[in-house]
Amino acid sequence: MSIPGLGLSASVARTQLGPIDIIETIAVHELSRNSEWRFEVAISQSIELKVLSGTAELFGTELALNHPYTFRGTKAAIYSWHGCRLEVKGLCTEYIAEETPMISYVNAHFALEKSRDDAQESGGEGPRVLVLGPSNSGKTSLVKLLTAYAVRMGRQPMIINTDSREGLLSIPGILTATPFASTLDVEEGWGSSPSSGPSPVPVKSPLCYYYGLENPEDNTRLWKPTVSRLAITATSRLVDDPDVKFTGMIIDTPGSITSGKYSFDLISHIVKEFQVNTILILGSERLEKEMTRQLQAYKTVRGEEVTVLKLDKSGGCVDRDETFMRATRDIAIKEYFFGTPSHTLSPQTRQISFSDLTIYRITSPTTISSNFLPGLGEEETSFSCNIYEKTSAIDFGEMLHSVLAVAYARRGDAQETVRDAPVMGFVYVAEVDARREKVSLLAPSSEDIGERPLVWGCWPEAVLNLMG
Ligand SMILES: Nc1ncnc2c1ncn2[C@@H]1O[C@H](COP(=O)(O)OP(=O)(O)OP(=O)(O)O)[C@@H](O)[C@H]1O
Repeated sequence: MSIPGLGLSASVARTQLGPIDIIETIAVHELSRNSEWRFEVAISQSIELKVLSGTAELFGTELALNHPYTFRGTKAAIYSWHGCRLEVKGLCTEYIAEETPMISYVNAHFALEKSRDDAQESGGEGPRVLVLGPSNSGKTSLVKLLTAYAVRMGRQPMIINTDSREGLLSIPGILTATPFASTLDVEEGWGSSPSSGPSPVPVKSPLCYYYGLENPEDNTRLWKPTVSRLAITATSRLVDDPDVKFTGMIIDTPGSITSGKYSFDLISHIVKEFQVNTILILGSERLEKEMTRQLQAYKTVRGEEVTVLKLDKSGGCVDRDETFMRATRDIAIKEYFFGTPSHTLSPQTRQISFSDLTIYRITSPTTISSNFLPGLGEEETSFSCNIYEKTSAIDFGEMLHSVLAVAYARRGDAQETVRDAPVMGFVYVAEVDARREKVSLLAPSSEDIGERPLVWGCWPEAVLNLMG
């Protein structure tokens, strides 16, 4: 887990992660070619896995032989193209599956490689791929796999996360754009960012923008400009870096945008802002037909048509219930401030007067334009009301145990400037003293944040006392 940081350095401190049960049972599994070992490890448990022989990969990232990998609170699969032997220490739910959609996924990868080669030859841009599908259809797993395969070919894909429910190299609530030049960390999911300190896998630097709500539909007036800002930043990075430009982008999305009354408006916004030319749809024929129909007359600004391709959902995809997701979010937040068991951090708490802080609260109900297509170019009109509500001392009690984003902006900046500013890091409201009008903020470094505006959303939700 990792995040944008406040320039913190690694050092020794306590961690507050919950206890882990390590149960010493050892099993050896033989995987035949083109099969996968699917496993689920509970949040409170951990397993250690080694590849004893053969070749094995986790969502496209190859595992080293005889290296112990630790998984906790994980639902995933180890796939083998040529067969392998796995040693597993600890307890998990597991089975081996012979039927997987891996051949179609790798074919999708080679089709993207072909467009990347063409881009390199012509000096153009690589494919801009949007991954769509209902919740838990395997979108993020497919994005990881395509990223890992691209990196293994020496490419540098720009990975975009528009799903604030789950962070990508960040705590939830953030939309990110990250160029990937090095291998993914199979234990951490995506890998680590600079704030995570020393790491066996090179760190990645996500560009982060705060949305602060769970679903795009919660406030489309904020989500859409945040996506637009992300697209501008990602596109300009593409222009600056030929390796990223030839490789292109892969965009992960929240499952909720494939249904509901705002669905096509939100999808069309991403298509337009990122100039998407390829859409991969997981497991929904209805969505494939609908997108093909809606986009048949549409062309990107470069005159490209959009290719819509349906891929099968893996039978291994599992639904993650709210308790599991909540626990995952809490761990992400704890790790942001305190580090992991193998790499602890030293966060600092500072008491600051209310009057020395500018805190904006995310409010505003959703409003949305009604058109999807042919109005891909259709925009919402400008808004007269505020983007945020300025917080006063009477709201501070409610803020206890919330996580606030620190914007790369100045206190006097206009709300649009704050909204469009990248996120510098996060602080946690450890204590509120209403009588003395002071608040204690936990931050991963001692950097002065008094000059920066803070933004208070409701996602991720307030966590239980981190300091207890
Ligand atoms: N082949 C597989 N075997 C076992 N588990 C898998 C497999 N593919 C995906 N999973 C797991 O299923 C869960 C859902 O997959 P994933 O997160 O990729 O779906 P998603 O569509 O991105 O979900 P969401 O809509 O919530 O963002 C994850 O825990 C993932 O690790």
